Amino acid sequence: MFQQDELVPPPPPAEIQYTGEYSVDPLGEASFRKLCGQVPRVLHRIVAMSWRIDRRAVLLLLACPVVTGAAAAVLLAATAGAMRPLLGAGSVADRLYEALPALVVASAAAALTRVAAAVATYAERLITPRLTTEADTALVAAVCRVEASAYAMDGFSDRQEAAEMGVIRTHVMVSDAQRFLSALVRMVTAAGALSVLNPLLLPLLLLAVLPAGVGAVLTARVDYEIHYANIADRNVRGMMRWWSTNPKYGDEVRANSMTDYLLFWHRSLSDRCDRRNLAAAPRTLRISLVSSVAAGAFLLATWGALAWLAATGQIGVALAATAVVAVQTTLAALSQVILNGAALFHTSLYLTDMQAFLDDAEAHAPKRGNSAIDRDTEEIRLEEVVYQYPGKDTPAVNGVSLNLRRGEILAIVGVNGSGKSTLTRLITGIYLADTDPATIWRQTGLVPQIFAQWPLRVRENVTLGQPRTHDDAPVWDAVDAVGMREAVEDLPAGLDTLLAREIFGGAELSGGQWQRLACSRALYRRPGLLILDEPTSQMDPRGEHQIFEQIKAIAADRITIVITHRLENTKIADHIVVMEHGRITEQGRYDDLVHAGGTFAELLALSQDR
Ligand SMILES: Nc1ncnc2c1ncn2[C@@H]1O[C@H](COP(=O)(O)OP(=O)(O)OP(=O)(O)O)[C@@H](O)[C@H]1O
Repeated sequence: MFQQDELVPPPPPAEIQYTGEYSVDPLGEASFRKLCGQVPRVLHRIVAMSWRIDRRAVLLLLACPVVTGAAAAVLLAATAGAMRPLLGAGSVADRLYEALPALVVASAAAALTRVAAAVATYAERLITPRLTTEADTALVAAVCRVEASAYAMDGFSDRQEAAEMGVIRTHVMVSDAQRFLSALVRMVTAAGALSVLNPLLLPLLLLAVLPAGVGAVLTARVDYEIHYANIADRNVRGMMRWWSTNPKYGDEVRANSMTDYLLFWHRSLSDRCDRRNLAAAPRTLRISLVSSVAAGAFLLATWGALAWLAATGQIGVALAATAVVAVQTTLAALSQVILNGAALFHTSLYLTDMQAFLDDAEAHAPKRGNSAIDRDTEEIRLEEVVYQYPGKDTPAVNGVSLNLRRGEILAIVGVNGSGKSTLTRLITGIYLADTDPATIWRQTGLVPQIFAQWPLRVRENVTLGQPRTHDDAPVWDAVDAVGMREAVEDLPAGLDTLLAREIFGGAELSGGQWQRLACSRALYRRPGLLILDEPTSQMDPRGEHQIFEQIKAIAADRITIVITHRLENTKIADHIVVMEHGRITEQGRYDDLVHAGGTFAELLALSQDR
């Protein structure tokens, strides 16, 4: 893949050795018996999940196996009834005539089995799409609702990736459960009939399918083990795939000749996953071979026993013929029980991951108390605030005290990594507060340093989070406030234009225009607390001037915080704080700080030294 003149291949992607709290392989801890015991629990969970979606379809689904079982019993009894005359004495026509009623009943039972199977498939189709949607929505909601700090938790995204597999598995789990139940009922019926014919045949038959069952469960274990080992690589590959193929980054990828390396990266991760899969192939082959040989030997013994019983006259020819049908039916049903049981077991592993993730996400949803913040907050006071990110040795914010008053503009400046953004996150209550965060967020407007470019229409890009009215006038006010009217009017459908170049009919904005839109979103909210983190970093001087004029014009009604590296912009602030290593090291008004000879003066001098 690399050009020939590049002799040294690039280093491969880092191997992620995940050793966190959640790195325990659930299979390593569960015994074979314990795992088999999970099947009833999984069935119960599937029924409960489906019940919430469509009770009638569930009842239909549960009724079908009963019908199938009854039909199988009738079929066997009718077969036995037909065998006696068919294998008896007399002309062929007489024997057929005598067997006719039993043959009609057998045909009707067979037809009923088919109808039950068709109805079961119909019921399953009523449930599955909605079940998948429910599971998918629950997962997305869980991730969106956790405390933002949960994203920094050990292995959060890997466990999310594992949970995604549970969602994918919902596509097949209802049909697996339905097939399992129906095969189980058929098996019990046929096995009952077989025991009546001769008690010796059933244990032999059970022995014949048991190896296949053990083989199927062991294979499912191997599959899950590989899935588990591949999670981290698949997760990284998925992220890299998104970044590599996203048209937004297409220019950067091409102009910096990243394509080859990104493809190499993608290929290396895929190869790594493939190697694990390939290494498992001989194991699954061994499992299949051993279980097939054992199953074949036991099956041979079953047929041998049947032949011996017939040869020694212990059962009649008619009974022996019925026993052949019963053995075939039981065998087919048993194999289905085993195969679908293994599939359910397989599903249970992924569902357990999904449930564990959902439970964990629920535990990390904001539960901070019910006190609400009044609208039009007059003052926010911070006293010796400290915040340390998980896994970090030093606090990002370290002993900060501040008074923010309504009507005032606070500017925060400082070098990269000094804790400015973290401080604003604390203030918006994203990370800390004893208050219901929704009541805080309702009053805040935030323009983050890295903002989302939503693939929505212009209108929703402005109103997202707060669609107040069907009236476009306030939307245009917000658009005007950031100087975007002309640009929006030039778009093919004005406010209705979809801002996603990738989608047919979509349009694209420039970086600065996107940033103006992010500002208009915050202004549209008319928040009591307005936080702008480098809000004009991509704007031309005219846009920047307009935004800061706007901030000044609306400052009287709110608490405003601006983070900026362009120190000239801090002239609009009533108070400026300079942060270093998480602490406030200087503060005052612009003119004071310019002459104070500290970090502010130094940074300002550097910005003017060209
Ligand atoms: N989500 C996070 N998880 C862990 N550490 C973080 C996270 N966000 C920031 N940090 C760390 O916290 C410290 C302060 O970061 P912060 O983003 O608050 O700095 P900043 O002053 O806003 O920097 P910049 O000027 O580059 O925007 C840095 O050391 C950074 O590595």
